[in-house]
Amino acid sequence: MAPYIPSSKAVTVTAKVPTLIRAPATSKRAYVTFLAGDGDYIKGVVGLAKGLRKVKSKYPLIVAVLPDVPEDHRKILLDQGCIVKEIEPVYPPENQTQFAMAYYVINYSKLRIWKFVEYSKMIYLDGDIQVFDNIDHLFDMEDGYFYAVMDCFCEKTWSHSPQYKIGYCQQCPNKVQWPAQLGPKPPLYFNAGMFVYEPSLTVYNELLATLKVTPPTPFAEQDYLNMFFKDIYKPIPPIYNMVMAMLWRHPENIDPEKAKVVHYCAAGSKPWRFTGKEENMDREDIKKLVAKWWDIYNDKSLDYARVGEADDNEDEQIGLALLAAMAEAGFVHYINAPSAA
Ligand SMILES: O=c1ccn([C@@H]2O[C@H](COP(=O)(O)OP(=O)(O)O)[C@@H](O)[C@H]2O)c(=O)[nH]1
Ligand SMILES: OC[C@H]1O[C@H](O[C@@H]2[C@@H](O)[C@H](O)[C@@H](O)[C@H](O)[C@@H]2O)[C@H](O)[C@@H](O)[C@H]1O
Ligand SMILES: [Mn+2]
Repeated sequence: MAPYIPSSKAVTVTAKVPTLIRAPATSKRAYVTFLAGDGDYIKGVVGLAKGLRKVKSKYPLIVAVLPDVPEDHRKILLDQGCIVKEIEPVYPPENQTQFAMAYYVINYSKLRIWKFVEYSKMIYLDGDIQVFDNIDHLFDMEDGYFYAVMDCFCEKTWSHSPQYKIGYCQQCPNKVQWPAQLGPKPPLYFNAGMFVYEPSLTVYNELLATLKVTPPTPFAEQDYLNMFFKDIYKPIPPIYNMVMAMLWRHPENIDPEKAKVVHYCAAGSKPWRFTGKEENMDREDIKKLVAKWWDIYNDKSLDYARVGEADDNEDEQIGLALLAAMAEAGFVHYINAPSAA
């Protein structure tokens, strides 16, 4: 039997439903993150899933997991409404290169997400990222480009690079001019913790084939993606991936209160490991951002199973009831898919 729908509400509902039903299969969108190992990065991903839910993202969170992610961690992700997809690891060709961090070697496995062609556009987010504002509008940017936020070269992790050695950073390109004797200025370089891309089997095959003949470099897959997509890379504002170092290296370029996406990527800044003892970690702005991450992680009302219990999303409930009623009447196929993350 069809549920009773108050007529004042029915207008808004009917306006919403057609977009739900008519969205063509080719425009499927999702967020995607990457999880490796049996350590504590699972906490980061749970935090991210809850954060995306808090800002009412319309799209699910896919978690690309390596085979070494244990069963109980996968279960936690499913319980948080994530879609878990196992991927095979990708290893770079062997040579003596030192990575900026040893664990970066597994990050080449991120390349597998180009295979997720059941989605036409995806936003990749590292597990140590939190989303404090809805960023669904980034899916509407023009196709055919690779979108990401420009990185900063000022931290010690960059000490191997010519940029660091001469004190050049693309965040303040006029402070130290790029010297002519070093050749042409390097292309803009993005942080690979967040990017907007289009899955494609052609691109995927090319990514893996080219990797086989490309020696590994300190920032692993990040350097590789920068090289591969340099011609179609379009920078987006730093509010879409505020890397911690911006707070003390380029405060004039950011406003932490306005950051929609925060990337806890400085040494010692992962919220679930935070002690406050490492360099810069005693800063008030950092402590505040870490506390904001914990607020979301600890908020039980953001657990997947509980969303829908509360009646503050009445419109959505009515919309779902209407869809169910229409399905019963044979109008549409009603699939109860996990929504936003
Ligand atoms: O043991 C690990 C190390 C890394 N990652 C994933 O790989 C991403 C990149 O590593 P990380 O964020 O630690 O690098 P950073 O941004 O700090 O340089 C993480 O966010 C996780 O999504 C993981 O799942 N397990
Ligand atoms: O495997 C390479 C990694 O490179 C990145 O690391 C950062 C970071 O660790 C800082 O220490 C640096 O200062 C920063 O510039 C650098 O980009 C991404 O955040 C991560 O997702 C991953 O792609
Ligand atoms: Mn990261």
